[in-house]
Amino acid sequence: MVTPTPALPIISIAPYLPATYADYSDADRAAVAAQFHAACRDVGFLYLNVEGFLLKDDMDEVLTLGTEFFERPQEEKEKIHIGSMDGARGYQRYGENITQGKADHHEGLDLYAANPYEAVEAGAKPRPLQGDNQYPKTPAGLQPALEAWVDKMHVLGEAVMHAMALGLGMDEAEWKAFWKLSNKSFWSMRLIGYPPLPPNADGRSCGEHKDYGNLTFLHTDSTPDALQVLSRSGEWINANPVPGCVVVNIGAMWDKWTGGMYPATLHRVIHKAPTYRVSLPFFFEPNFDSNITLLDAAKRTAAKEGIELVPEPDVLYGDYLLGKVSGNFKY
Ligand SMILES: O=C(O)CCC(=O)C(=O)O
Ligand SMILES: [Fe+2]
Repeated sequence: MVTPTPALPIISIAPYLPATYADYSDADRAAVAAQFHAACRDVGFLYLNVEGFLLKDDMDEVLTLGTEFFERPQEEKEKIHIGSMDGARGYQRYGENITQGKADHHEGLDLYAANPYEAVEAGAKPRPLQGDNQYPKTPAGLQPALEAWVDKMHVLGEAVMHAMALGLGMDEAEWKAFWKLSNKSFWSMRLIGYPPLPPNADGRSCGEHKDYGNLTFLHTDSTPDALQVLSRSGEWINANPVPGCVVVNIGAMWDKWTGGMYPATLHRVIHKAPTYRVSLPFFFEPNFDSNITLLDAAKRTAAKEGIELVPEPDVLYGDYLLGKVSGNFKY
């Protein structure tokens, strides 16, 4: 059973954004931090109201240009295939991405932060992620629109991380130290195109999964009844698009930082409507070399709220990422 109405909280991030920070008081920020704490602890998904920060025209344009790219001839898209780079950066054809052993019914363009390794030597085979992003040449406006989006998402990333840190009970000094773990975020971004899921398809439009890193900011077109999130009570809930908002979900690193107090939530896409759906998830992640370990603030808050934490072994984010995505590195 899928619950039709989104039962997800809506939180306004304006009090934490640089351009509007001074318009709000510390009490306003504390109220927003408390909303984040409740949403992350109890739901794992939320709508972030970004009105005034992301303009509707820009939000529409990046998806329109993305749709135009997916409409280009297949051989043109293949010119920037991930196999011609490092097996990670570039175009993935329909059905190529695998989740839980089954092909996802989408095509996509994958982008990452700059190569975290030394440059590839001439003639050598690149390591996974040891390459440069491959942008489509047509439509010409797509690359600048995606690059502008990445810049905006970094601003949003710092604002949301700040609000979450305070919500978890950090003071400003602790937040400053904590931010150093994500201040050179090894971000990634995926432009995804979903044709309608064939009626007898094996697998989903995008199989159920948790995201790897800190946070995901998901921007989609207006198609309803596609993205579903698993509620804590075990029901799939439709997370339909809300104008002026992006969907935020918690990734595996916040789960680890909080010993499971902020669990990464399962989600999936089942897109059956007869339209072509486009989405643009941006993954705001820790730095490639950050060590992820249970936070003191999580221990304090858990003790105060009577929550039992389940600490996990420390992990270097880059190692974790490579382990998770290695299934895609087959070139
Ligand atoms: O397309 C969507 O709505 C979600 C995609 C997603 O969950 C992902 O790429 O991690
Ligand atoms: Fe996801």
